Amino acid sequence: MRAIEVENLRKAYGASRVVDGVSFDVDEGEVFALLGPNGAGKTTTVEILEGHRRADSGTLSVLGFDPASSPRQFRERIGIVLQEAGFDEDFTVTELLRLQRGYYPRRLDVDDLIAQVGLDEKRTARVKTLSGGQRRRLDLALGLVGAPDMLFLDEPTTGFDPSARRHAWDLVERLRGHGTTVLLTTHYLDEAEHLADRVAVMVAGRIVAMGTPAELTARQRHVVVSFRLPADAPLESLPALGGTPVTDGAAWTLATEHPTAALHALSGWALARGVELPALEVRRPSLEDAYLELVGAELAGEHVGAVPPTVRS
Ligand SMILES: Nc1ncnc2c1ncn2[C@@H]1O[C@H](COP(=O)(O)OP(=O)(O)OP(=O)(O)O)[C@@H](O)[C@H]1O
Repeated sequence: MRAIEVENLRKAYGASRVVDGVSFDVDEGEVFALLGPNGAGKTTTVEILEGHRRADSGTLSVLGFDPASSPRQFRERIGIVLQEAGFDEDFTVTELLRLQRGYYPRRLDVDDLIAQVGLDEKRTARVKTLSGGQRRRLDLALGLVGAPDMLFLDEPTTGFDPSARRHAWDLVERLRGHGTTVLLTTHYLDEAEHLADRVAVMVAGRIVAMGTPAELTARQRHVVVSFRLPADAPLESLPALGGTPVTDGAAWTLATEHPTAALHALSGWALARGVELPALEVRRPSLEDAYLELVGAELAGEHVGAVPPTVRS
């Protein structure tokens, strides 16, 4: 059964079409990620699905309900982790979770939950004394305390340290194991690649690509060759590599459909000069590479759309 069905959703603010004909489905138990640059319309879409905003037009169903009518039975079955949750900061972690738990008929054990999100040491700490990352962990626990069937995670791990992020990922994977449906927005492409069964890429209010992370990366015909240059070897001294390397400041990266020739030219050049190429690497494109190409082309007006939105029966 489908947990979410969205058809031709539209929302405008004045002349600005923020959500511009969005359609997608999410199966029960699926982890679905909405990706896209700042201002693409992800949060607006999610807030419509949560029942916090009204669409101008389109049809939608979440767990079989129309979120706009937002009946109590609907609200009891969803959990929401917002980017900026507003709550009374004088409560302790345990108090706030107990309070939130009281709103739901199905409830998780507060002590277990605190342990799962790694806030053991902060059980009795007032919320206002938590660090940014600890607050986000509390937000996650608040979204989960009502044992939701459908969890909305809006940038859930922003501000997490690397090990906290891994713990949050484990938690989401356990939820999936229990059949919880998760709608995730994130700017961390590795997070989407790790967690999501399918992703949709939104640009300027429209979904421009949708599929599994593997489907989105498979359309990339090139592979990525990356390396660092020795300090005394300028880029101009490199031979032709069959493409123009780009840099992030430290490493150079070349997207090429002919990695063998590029590597041959590169290593021949290094051997002839007697220099080492630190961090030389050849890899398949990641979801991030596919995303950057897709979004870059869309924003440049090329509308590649080579991966059409998946149509599923
Ligand atoms: N209440 C509002 N009134 C007018 N414009 C709004 C309102 N809410 C959002 N917008 C605009 O709608 C657009 C989409 O915003 P939205 O928050 O959905 O984007 P997003 O994809 O979630 O971005 P981010 O990645 O930065 O969170 C933005 O240009 C934003 O300024």
